[in-house]
Amino acid sequence: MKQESTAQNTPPASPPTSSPVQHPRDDGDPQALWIFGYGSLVWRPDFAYSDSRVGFVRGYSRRFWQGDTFHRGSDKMPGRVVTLLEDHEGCTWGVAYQVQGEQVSEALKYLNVREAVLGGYDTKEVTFYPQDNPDQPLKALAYVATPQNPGYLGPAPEEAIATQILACRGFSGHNLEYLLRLADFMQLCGPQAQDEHLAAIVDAVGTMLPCFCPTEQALALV
Ligand SMILES: N[C@@H](CCC(=O)N[C@@H](CS)C(=O)NCC(=O)O)C(=O)O
Repeated sequence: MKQESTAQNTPPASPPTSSPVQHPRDDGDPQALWIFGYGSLVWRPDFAYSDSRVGFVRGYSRRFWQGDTFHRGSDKMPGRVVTLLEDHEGCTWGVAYQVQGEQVSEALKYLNVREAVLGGYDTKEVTFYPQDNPDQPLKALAYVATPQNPGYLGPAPEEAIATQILACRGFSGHNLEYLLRLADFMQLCGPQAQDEHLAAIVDAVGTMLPCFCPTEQALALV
């Protein structure tokens, strides 16, 4: 689906991305770059893009194993956001955004601050499979938080992750909003898009929320 988008647009049903020299090239348009989002980027890209597409990457699983002391947490109470874990049998759903021309440098400049400087993420080339056309995969750039970055928290029981998410907020909002918006996106992807780790954390939050605070306060969290 072709559309000129501004930074405020939420991701439409479907798009892809482009690259400068050091980034994966879009074979169709060497000046274009595909950027794959699988966390907050699926519902808040906040950069201008030309097209977007829902789909998945193989060989990775999504995990709430990255700490966040800016967007969804603080130095005293780091929130938890997602990264990609190499997993031979893994499959992670998200949105790929196509940036072209001047959009490329603008998007990379913006994401370098949001993801790398503030979030501790590195860039990685992945192969993206559009939901509507999985036989024609695309090279895309993804932002991945590796265990070597200082904010990395690593594995924890889903109940502990849920407790941390319920307790944290940062400059971009409550950590619970981050979790629930990602869960909403996965619902929209349909039954073929499963994420057991995400679902277990959402279930744990649902169990704890009534104890954590009364309903009206819970609704005020997000
Ligand atoms: N790189 C992943 C995760 C991105 C992510 O969630 N990054 C955090 C940085 S710690 C962010 O941008 N948060 C903005 C927000 O929470 O609204 C993606 O492609 O979506």
